[in-house]
Amino acid sequence: MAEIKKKRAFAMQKPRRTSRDGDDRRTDRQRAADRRRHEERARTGFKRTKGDMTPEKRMAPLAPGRVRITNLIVDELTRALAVILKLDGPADVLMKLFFKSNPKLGMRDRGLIAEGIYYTLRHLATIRHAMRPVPPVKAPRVAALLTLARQHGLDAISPSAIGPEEGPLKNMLAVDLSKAAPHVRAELPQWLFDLIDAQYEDAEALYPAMMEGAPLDLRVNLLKATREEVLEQLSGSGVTAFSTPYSPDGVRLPTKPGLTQWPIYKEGKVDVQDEGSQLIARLLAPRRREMICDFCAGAGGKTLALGALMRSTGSLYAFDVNEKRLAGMAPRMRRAGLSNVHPIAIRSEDDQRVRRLRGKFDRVLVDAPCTGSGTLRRNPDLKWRLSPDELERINRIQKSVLEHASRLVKAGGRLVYATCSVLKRENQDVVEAFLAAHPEWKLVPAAEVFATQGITFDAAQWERFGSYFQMLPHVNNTDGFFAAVLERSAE
Ligand SMILES: C[S@@+](CC[C@H](N)C(=O)[O-])C[C@H]1O[C@@H](n2cnc3c(N)ncnc32)[C@H](O)[C@@H]1O
Repeated sequence: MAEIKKKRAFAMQKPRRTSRDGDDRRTDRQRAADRRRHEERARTGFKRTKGDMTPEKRMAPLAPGRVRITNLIVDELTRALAVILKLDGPADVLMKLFFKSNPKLGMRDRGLIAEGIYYTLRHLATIRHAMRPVPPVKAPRVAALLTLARQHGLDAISPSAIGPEEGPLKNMLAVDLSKAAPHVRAELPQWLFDLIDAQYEDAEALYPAMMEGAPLDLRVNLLKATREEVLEQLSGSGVTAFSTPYSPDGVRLPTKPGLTQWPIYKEGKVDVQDEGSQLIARLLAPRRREMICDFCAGAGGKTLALGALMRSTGSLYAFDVNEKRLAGMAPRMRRAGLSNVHPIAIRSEDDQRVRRLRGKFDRVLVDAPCTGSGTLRRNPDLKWRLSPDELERINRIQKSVLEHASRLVKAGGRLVYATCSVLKRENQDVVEAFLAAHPEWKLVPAAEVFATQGITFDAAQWERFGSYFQMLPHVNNTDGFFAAVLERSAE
């Protein structure tokens, strides 16, 4: 219902057409030519054709000073922000709806608008501060102009788009942000800032890293390709890519081309997965022919990685309470060539089907629902949509899921508890409370597990980990991830 309302929100405000909106006036012949070009691109992946740009070049940030911000961009960014700044739904979903409602926008304009939306969400605290007393959601055009001026300079914006806002905009750009409160400078709500600040000695480095854009990480599906083959194929298509520093199956792309059209993606040789997430599958270290359970499988990101490590042997149960999300796994499994996965929708962590499998599994992964505070680079809206109450609620679920999932593990078996949160309260605190209540479980140092797989980190990283595993945006250029390896005693 909420989604339908949002669709309408975008549909009701038709984009204002300007003389620069060239796509609108395409003839049938031009349309057919465009369609052929798209089909050709889909067929050949991203092979370079004469006059065509590599996806990398297309998506590369525009050189400063070369960007012209047209009336259309200001209008459309305003339209998008008017809905997204209500913060009543995930920004990525709203953005998709927005661009769907706007099929005629050119690639370049889309890129600029998307960057504008992300910038606004990442820097909403200082934008609010500069716009005081007017909240940005009440003046989305001013928020859009301030964003674009901060990104590209006031001179880059068409004077007719700025109109009477020039004076106020200049004042807002002149606000001395170094005098703003620390949580405003960190672009965080006060409560989240307080938690992070109390936890990290190097929090000052973490804040800006959480505001950066994230690279695109791929996991090579070892059932279908090697990392070297994938790197070679990408390089042959003119795409820069390199091996991830820690994950043996990872490939990193500095830019984000339209991956789903690539043959290597369609053939299931790669999937999108942040390096930290790949390493969590490695921490579970599933072996061939074992009974493995991915308790919070979602759409199967980690399930697929686990299945590949098991070489599609044994049994891999994938549970989730979200049936719709779980259903998204089937096509991914087929593409990846996995036949050992059993997706099962459960009602709760205490479902009958869960109870029946008590003590049956060699290894269980609990990729727990969490605040996602480690993924703010990709989901900057999360920090504004979370609250201390929501953290409390999630915390209760995490403890209960860990408790119930642990019962599935056989004597001597292992469980990995993981989150994509940077908050101790969702991570170490949950594990420590569990261990205190369950003397039959012990913590296995993550370093030991990685060492058996030839995965190494430098001494400073080991020191930071302690017995746990933690990836952080400012240290590893990945999302924030946490994991603990737990082992049940043999009797
Ligand atoms: C962090 S996401 C999982 C992401 C997934 N493992 C991946 O790698 O793509 C957490 C998942 O936990 C699920 N979840 C929430 N409560 C649960 C519960 N009580 N039992 C099982 N799964 C639950 C959510 O539906 C969500 O899909």
